[in-house]
Amino acid sequence: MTLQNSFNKHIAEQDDSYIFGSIANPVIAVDHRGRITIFNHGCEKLFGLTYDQVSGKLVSEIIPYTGLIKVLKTGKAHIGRKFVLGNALYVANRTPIIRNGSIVGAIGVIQEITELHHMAEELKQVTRQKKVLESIFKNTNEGYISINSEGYINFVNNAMAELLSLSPMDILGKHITEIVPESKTYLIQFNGRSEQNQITYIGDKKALVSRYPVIENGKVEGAVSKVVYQDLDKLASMLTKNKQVKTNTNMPGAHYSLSQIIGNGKSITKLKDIVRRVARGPSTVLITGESGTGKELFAHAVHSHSPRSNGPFIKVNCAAVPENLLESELFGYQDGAFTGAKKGGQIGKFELANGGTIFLDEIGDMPLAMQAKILRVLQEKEIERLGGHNTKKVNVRIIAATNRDLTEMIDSGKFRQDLYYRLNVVNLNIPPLRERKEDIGNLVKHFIEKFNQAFNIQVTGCSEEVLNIFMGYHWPGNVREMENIIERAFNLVDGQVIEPEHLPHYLLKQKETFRQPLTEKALPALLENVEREALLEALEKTGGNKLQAAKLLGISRAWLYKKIKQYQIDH
Ligand SMILES: Nc1ncnc2c1ncn2[C@@H]1O[C@H](COP(=O)(O)OP(=O)(O)OP(=O)(O)O)[C@@H](O)[C@H]1O
Repeated sequence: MTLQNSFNKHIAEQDDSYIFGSIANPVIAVDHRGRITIFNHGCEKLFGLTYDQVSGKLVSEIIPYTGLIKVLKTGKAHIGRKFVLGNALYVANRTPIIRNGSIVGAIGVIQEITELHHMAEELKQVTRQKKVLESIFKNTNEGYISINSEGYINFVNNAMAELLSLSPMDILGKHITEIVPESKTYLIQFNGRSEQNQITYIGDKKALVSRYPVIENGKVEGAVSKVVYQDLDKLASMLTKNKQVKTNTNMPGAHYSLSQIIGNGKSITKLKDIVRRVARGPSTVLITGESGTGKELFAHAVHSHSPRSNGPFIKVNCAAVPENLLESELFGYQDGAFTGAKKGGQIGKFELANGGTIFLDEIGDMPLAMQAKILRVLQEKEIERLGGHNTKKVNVRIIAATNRDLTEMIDSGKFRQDLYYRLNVVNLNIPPLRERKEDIGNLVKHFIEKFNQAFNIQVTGCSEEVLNIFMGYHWPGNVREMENIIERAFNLVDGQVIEPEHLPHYLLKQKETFRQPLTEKALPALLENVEREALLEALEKTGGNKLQAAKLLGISRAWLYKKIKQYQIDH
C-alpha cells in the first residue's frame, strides 16, 4: 500500500475528520509517527498551505514548533499555550489521541485571541481608571449620586450618603424616590436636559445641586446628581457675618427652612417630620398656636421644602391691612377701578404668588366678606381683579395661620365654617414654649449666637441662675418673648455672661416666689423648678460631691445622676 493510500484509509477510519473540516478554528492532527492526518480549512488559512500540500508529511518538516511531537512523546496535553504568528496572538490546546491505551496521534486546536487580548488590556486600563475615579469621588466633599434609566440608584459616594444621613449600602439599589422623595433627578430622564445650580432640599439643608443626563447612543440611560454646595443657609450666614456680598438664593420671600427652626424636643421634632411630608403635596395648611410660637417660621419651612421652593413666597398680614384695602391687596385692581387707583392697575398678592405660596397670617382677623372671596379662590383656583371682568387662573398654595380659636369664632358667627374646612386640610399646631421646656436651652444658645453677631460682642452664655429662671417661667409671649428678653440683656451685659440682673424685673419677681400664673400645666413646671433648685443647692453646698449631695437630698446617687442629666446641670 502506498503512503497516500494508507493515509486515505486512516482518514476514512476517522469520520470525525469531516467534522473537523467544518470547524472554523484551525485544527491539525498527526498520527503516531508525526505525519499530518488532519489539516482543516482554518489551518490552511492560518499557515498558507493546502491540505494536499501537507497531508501525510511529517509535521516537524512542514510546521516546526507545533508542539505536537512533544505531545506524542510525552502523552501529556498542552492546554492554553499562547503563540504569536504574524501580528496575531493565538492560543492552542494540544492533546494526545489515545486508542486502546496507546498514543496513536496528537491533535491541536487553535484560537485567535488578538482581539480578546486587546479587550483584556483595555479592561485593565478601564479598571485602573475606575479606581482613580472612585478614589476621587470617595474623597471629594461634593456629593454624587447616579441612577439608571428606571430611577434605581447605581452609584453614590460617601459625601452624598453622609448628606442623606444613610450609609451607601442603604442607598445603593433603591429607587431614587424612596431615598429622596422629591428628587428631580428622576425627571431628567424624561426631558434629557441638564440643570445647573438648582436650590434643592436634602434633608433639612438647602443645597445647590446640578443634574446631568447620562446619554448612551443618543438615548438617556440615567442621570447623575452633583451637590455643588451642601448648606446654603450656612454659606449665607457666613457671608453676612463677614459682611461680604449679599447672597441671592433666588428664592423670593422664603427665608427659613426646617434647619433654622430650633428645637429637638419631641413636639417640634414631630412637627418637622410632618412638614417634610406635607411640603411635598399641594394641600392647604392651617398653622395654629399662641402668638410668638413660630407659626410664620413653619410657614416658610413648608414653602422652602416644597417643590415650589423656587417660586415666590408672599406674606399677607390680614390683621394689618385695612379692611377696605384687603381685597385690592389680595386680588389687585384694574386701571380706573376706583378714584386714586394707580394708572395701569395693580397686581394683587395672589397673582404675585403664582407658582409659589401665599401665607395668610392672622386669618382669624379676616372680615367675613373677604373670607367668602378667599373660599372662591380655594375652590375655583382663579382670581378676578377689582374692577376687572376677566378671571385669571392662579397656581398658588395657601398657608394660613392664626393664634385665635377658629372653632369658637365659627360658633359666634365670625368665621365661615366652609372656609375653615378648606383651610384646615393639614393642621400644624405649634405648642407654647412652656409645654416644651426641653427646647429652652437650645433656643437661648441660638439667640445668644444671633445677637453676638448683631451686637458684634462675645457673650458666651447665661448663668445657671438665669437658665433656672427661664425654666420656671411660663412664657406667655413664647419664643418671641425670649428673643426680646435676650436682646434686652445684650444691651445691659458688660461681661461675657448674662446674669439675673440683666433680666426684666417681672422675671426676677417670679423667681423669688417661684410663682407663676396657674395655667393648666403650671404645676409640673413648678415642681421641676423646685427640684432643679434643690439639686443645684445641694451640689453647691457639697462642692459638687455627688455622693454627699445625694445624701443631703435623701436620694440615691443613681437618681441624682439621672436628675443632673434631666436638668442638664453642668457639674
Ligand atoms: N423654634 C424657633 N427657632 C428659632 N426662632 C424661633 C422659633 N420659634 C420662633 N422663633 C422666632 O420667634 C419670633 C416669633 O416667631 P413667629 O413670628 O414665627 O411667630 P408667630 O407664631 O408667627 O407669631 P404671631 O402669631 O404673633 O404672628 C421670630 O423672630 C422667630 O424667628
